[in-house]
Amino acid sequence: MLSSSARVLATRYRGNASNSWKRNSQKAAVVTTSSSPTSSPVAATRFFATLPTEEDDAMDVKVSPWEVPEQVPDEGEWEGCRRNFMSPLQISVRGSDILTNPLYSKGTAFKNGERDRLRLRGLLPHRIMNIHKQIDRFLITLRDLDSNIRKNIMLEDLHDRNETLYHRVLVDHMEEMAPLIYTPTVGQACQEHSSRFRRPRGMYFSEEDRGHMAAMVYNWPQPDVHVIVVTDGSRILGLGDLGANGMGIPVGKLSLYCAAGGIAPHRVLPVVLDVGTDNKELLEDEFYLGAQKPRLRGPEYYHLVDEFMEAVRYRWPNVLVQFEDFDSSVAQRLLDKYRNEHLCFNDDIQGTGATTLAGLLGAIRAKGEEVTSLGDQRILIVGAGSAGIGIAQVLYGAMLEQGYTEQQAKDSFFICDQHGLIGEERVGKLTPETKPFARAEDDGMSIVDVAKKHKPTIVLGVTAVGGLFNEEFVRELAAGVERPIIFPLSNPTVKAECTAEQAFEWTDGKCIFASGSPFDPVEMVDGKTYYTSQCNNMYVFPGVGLGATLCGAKKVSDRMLYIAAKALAECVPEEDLARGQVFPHISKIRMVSHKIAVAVIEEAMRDGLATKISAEDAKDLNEFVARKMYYPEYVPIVEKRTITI
Ligand SMILES: NC(=O)C1=CN([C@@H]2O[C@H](COP(=O)(O)OP(=O)(O)OC[C@H]3O[C@@H](n4cnc5c(N)ncnc54)[C@H](OP(=O)(O)O)[C@@H]3O)[C@@H](O)[C@H]2O)C=CC1
Ligand SMILES: CC(=O)C(=O)O
Ligand SMILES: [Mg+2]
Repeated sequence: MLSSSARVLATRYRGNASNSWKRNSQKAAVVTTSSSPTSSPVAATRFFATLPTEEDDAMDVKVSPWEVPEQVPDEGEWEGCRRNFMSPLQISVRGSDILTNPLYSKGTAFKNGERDRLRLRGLLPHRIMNIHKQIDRFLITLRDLDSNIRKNIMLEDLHDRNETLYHRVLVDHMEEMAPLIYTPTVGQACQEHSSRFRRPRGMYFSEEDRGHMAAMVYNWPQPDVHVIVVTDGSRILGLGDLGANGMGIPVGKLSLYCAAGGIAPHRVLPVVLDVGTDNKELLEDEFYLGAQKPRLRGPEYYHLVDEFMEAVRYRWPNVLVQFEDFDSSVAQRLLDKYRNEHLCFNDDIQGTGATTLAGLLGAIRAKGEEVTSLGDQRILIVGAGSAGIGIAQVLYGAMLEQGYTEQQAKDSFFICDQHGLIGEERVGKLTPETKPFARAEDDGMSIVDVAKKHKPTIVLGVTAVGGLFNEEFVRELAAGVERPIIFPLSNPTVKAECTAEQAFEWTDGKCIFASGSPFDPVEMVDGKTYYTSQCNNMYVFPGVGLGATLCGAKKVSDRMLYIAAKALAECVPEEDLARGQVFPHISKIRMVSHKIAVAVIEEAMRDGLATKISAEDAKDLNEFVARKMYYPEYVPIVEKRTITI
């Protein structure tokens, strides 16, 4: 039980919330694949005849978008800048087909010139609202709702109606919206997916589709997909096997790809491999929408994944595939199978590892120690699944980079699973990835005894067991070291190994705390406020995906993830570290993704893995990446015409 000495601040800490990380070009939003109609002088005349009228411009565009040249700011001045030129979006559909297409619709923001041009006159109410007014109105209704799941539903309804407005709400209000479209609320949204189903989003591939997948991918309406997030629903957050209900995870991750990573919404595809479920409740649920049969296993399962991978690469040869929330019984094997031949990575293994490394570098700095002292830390990882072993591998690699020997690096780790500390006695039963971390002694030792005997400086929770870090354990940690670093990383919030209040209370406010799902800062009886951070792979995957796709990387290398972690760690200002915050404020996530993407491209170029960076682009990668990042903003829409002269 919690004493009353700790209570959550009523108002969430906002930090230096700046919403002004703007993209500098709208080019990525152009859905057409046709060549520019301005390519001949005659065509150009006709094309410009369809440009917005003065009346359009007068509505809310302060400077005519057509006259101002692109202005590229100096490095360091990206924030707040924005290019005034907006390429028009050329589309073939007209009238109500525009209003019902979420990629094109602006709702009430269509101006009069556009309403005429696109045959929308009479289909919309009289009053024209610009995007800012639309956001204000949306937020009033959203904030009036009494539960996060209702807010999630309202946001997803908007997602289905108007992608630009949806993503702009996310970009401008990331701190408020991320917990609604992502962890923790997305966990509940997945659990209730079948009963609340309204309209499909993404693609499903099942056993019945074997032999058809290469054709099926052509059912997806967008010609140029850059990023796929795929799950088989076998381990959704810490909620276990949710089968096809897991679709909310790829959808939520891809919303972050767009809003936080600057990938345009028409370039992302969420996928569920619906291979059945072993969740008894779902097998008996009359409304469950997935395949109601036990999970496909063994060679048949791997053949199905193989066919899927071949199919998506056949249609989109350069697509990045992010594996998400696959059970650890298959996750590493799939990664090993595809990592060198497809552009892909496993977010739970590699993304989480990189994110945690960044958070630990920050925490070590916050303690006033050298960041290069990673191998001198005593790191207790509780949970030896995808996330736990993924983190250990990335930290181990970072220690070698810092100059520690393999043995010194291995000696830093204490890894526990359900049976306690993993020791050499059970080496025969361990996976090849876990084996190197087995301790020579103390096999099966409880986490409390590990804390007593080995006095870890760092504790990471990746067990999906809510409350596992109990008072006895946390007090033992605090007794062992001056300032323990405690990261309960399991999601959603109910699965966190301890809460922020518990961690601060049981360590007398001395710990550095970061969690997988967000926690509010805590005010203790002494009146002091203790700050929290969110350690979630959302800080890494959008930037890695952006960088890898922009440079046409042949693969995602381990070093790219290491570089991404370092870039992320560098984004934390000293004043945040001083109050124990070891990740950048969430409102800065676009800036973080930009920086990671640049670092990933540089690494890809160094390693000969980049296939798409021209000499011109390479001159200024900051500018190149910023220019390519999607920013959700209404652009003028024009008819796509076939002109024969
Ligand atoms: N913050 C973030 O960015 C991320 C967080 N996560 C979270 O991490 C959690 C785990 O994910 P993942 O690694 O894929 O899951 P897995 O199921 O692969 O691994 C869970 C591990 O926890 C161990 N475990 C279970 N109960 C206990 C216990 N009582 N004491 C010690 N160890 C225990 C299991 O042991 P055994 O093998 O013996 O069963 C297993 O090794 C999830 O909640 C997920 O949401 C995941 C990715 C990213
Ligand atoms: C964050 C994440 O990827 C997970 O909890 O699985
Ligand atoms: Mg995950």
